[in-house]
Amino acid sequence: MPDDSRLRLIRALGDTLDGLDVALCAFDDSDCTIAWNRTFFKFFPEHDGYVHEGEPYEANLRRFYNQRLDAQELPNIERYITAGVERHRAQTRPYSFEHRGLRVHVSSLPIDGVGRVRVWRAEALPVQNTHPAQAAPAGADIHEPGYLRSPVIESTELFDRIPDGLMICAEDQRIQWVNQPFMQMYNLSDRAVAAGKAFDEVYRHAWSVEGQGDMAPFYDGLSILQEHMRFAGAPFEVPLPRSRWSRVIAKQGSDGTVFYAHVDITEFKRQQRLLAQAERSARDSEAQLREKSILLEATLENMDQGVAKISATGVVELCNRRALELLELPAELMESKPTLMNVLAYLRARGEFKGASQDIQDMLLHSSGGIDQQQVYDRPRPDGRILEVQTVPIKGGGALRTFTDVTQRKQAEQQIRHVAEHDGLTGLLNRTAFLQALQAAATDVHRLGRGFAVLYVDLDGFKPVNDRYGHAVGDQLLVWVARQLTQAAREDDLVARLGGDEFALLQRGVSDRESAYRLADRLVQALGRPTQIEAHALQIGASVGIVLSPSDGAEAEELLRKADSAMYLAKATGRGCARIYGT
Ligand SMILES: Nc1nc2c(ncn2[C@@H]2O[C@H](COP(=O)(O)OP(=O)(O)OP(=O)(O)O)[C@@H](O)[C@H]2O)c(=O)[nH]1
Repeated sequence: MPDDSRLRLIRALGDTLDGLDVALCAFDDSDCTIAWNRTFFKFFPEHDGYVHEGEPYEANLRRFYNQRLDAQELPNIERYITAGVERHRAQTRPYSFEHRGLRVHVSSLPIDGVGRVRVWRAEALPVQNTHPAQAAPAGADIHEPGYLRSPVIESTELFDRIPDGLMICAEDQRIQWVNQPFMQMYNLSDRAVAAGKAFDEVYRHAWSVEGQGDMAPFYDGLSILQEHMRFAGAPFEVPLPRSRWSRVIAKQGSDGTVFYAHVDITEFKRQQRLLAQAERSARDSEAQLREKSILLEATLENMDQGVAKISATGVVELCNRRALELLELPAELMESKPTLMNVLAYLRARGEFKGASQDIQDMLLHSSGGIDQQQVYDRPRPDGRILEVQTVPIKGGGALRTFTDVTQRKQAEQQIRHVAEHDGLTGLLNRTAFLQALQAAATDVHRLGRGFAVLYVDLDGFKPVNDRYGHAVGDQLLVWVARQLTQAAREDDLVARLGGDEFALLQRGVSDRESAYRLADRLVQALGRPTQIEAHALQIGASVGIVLSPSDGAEAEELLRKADSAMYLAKATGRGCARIYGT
């Protein structure tokens, strides 16, 4: 037994064929009856009331022959039945026979999943008699001669109700009849307009009524239509006005009649177009993506910055050529997609972080790559270069790390800072830098619990050197003074040239005046010693003013001013000596 959906299909086919006065009886693979239509009983009234589901074909034939054979022939019935069953199973070609005064044409079609469907129709009559208008009126007696003279349609109502267009053509391809949906599809106001015409004429008519603007689809459609109607046959698809489309499917009738179904596939075509567009744009964006990724890869490989991508699980997924160079990482290690922990362990074992601050070392020790905000730090490398390491979190986890060689930039910054903070002639701190250092020391006094002294040094008798030997000699003498001061000071003391022939010294860790005075006295002695510059024997002197912090103040400017005034007192009391502020 075929499945339910196939059975339903066969029954629907039977109903449709009823509309065409075609009888149907279907049998399963074991030749048992499974479906039949009303027309079947019109042709074979002997079965009416007897045929039933599951009835073997043999029983059907027996009834048929019982009705047909005369007394003389009846003894041969078993032979006829056996031959009939054989025929039924193997039948490939239609044949005709007379039955109850009619000439009937029978075809037997094997159908997959069903079995075999037999269809009978009365022999075709000349074309002019097949127009539905000439069909016999409904309810006419089937035994009346001429009733089945219309093989086409008894009632058009059924075909007007189906959603697809239907066009019935005679053997010469002239249209005999069209249904209502066909008329709508091809803009026909009257069925009679199509009768006797070829399909291409109807197609031209449809475009002449509605087609506007771009007529290219019409010419395309016309050539498709003509090609298929003349040579290739259906199915084919033609464009209609207002961007509609029709798919034409043909079904050959046994008498040369051809049934054409015209299915509106506008929506299907629209979907197809959208799909093609989507595919095209997907292809385009795929190509764009591919291009972008090639570009990105080339950029990554050729950029001056090292780049590494760390996944959410801490794996170094990407590491460009420059990163390998800057960190001197072996390519094989990075190709193995190691974790960041592994890479850091490798670098640590190689002594990479020895010069880095404790903060950086601690951070690297605990880094698995996961961060929630941007991080930047400078990492000194064992070879003296400095890398700026910047890490930015990636949406969805993981991080992107860049390595920039900032050695030159740092050196330039260092130079600028040095120039800004030092005296160009002697290389000592300048006044601004000294005041800053002084302020920092004053602020630290309480924290460290240690005071300091400031010694203000002004040369005695420097001007005459300039006047007598010139500025160049004076300059060299100033450099000599700077050296004397630096030698007299301790390593963590600061020496500065405040301007002209004025110098200052910050003496750290001093709480008593005597210590400061001793240093001042040493300076006076050192600077009072004769020296030789460019074969000139020179001798100058120095006057020194001393202040102590915190006892004399905690502000840099104030301390310097007080030291300056102490120095003036020293000058006033005969030069070549030191005076402590307030004494
Ligand atoms: N060669 C040289 N001379 C400088 C420089 N800056 C300032 N001077 C000179 O240093 C001298 C400072 O003047 P004074 O302080 O009167 O010189 P002094 O002879 O030591 O006088 P007293 O301080 O009163 O003992 C001036 O002649 C300035 O022109 C410098 O960079 N190079």
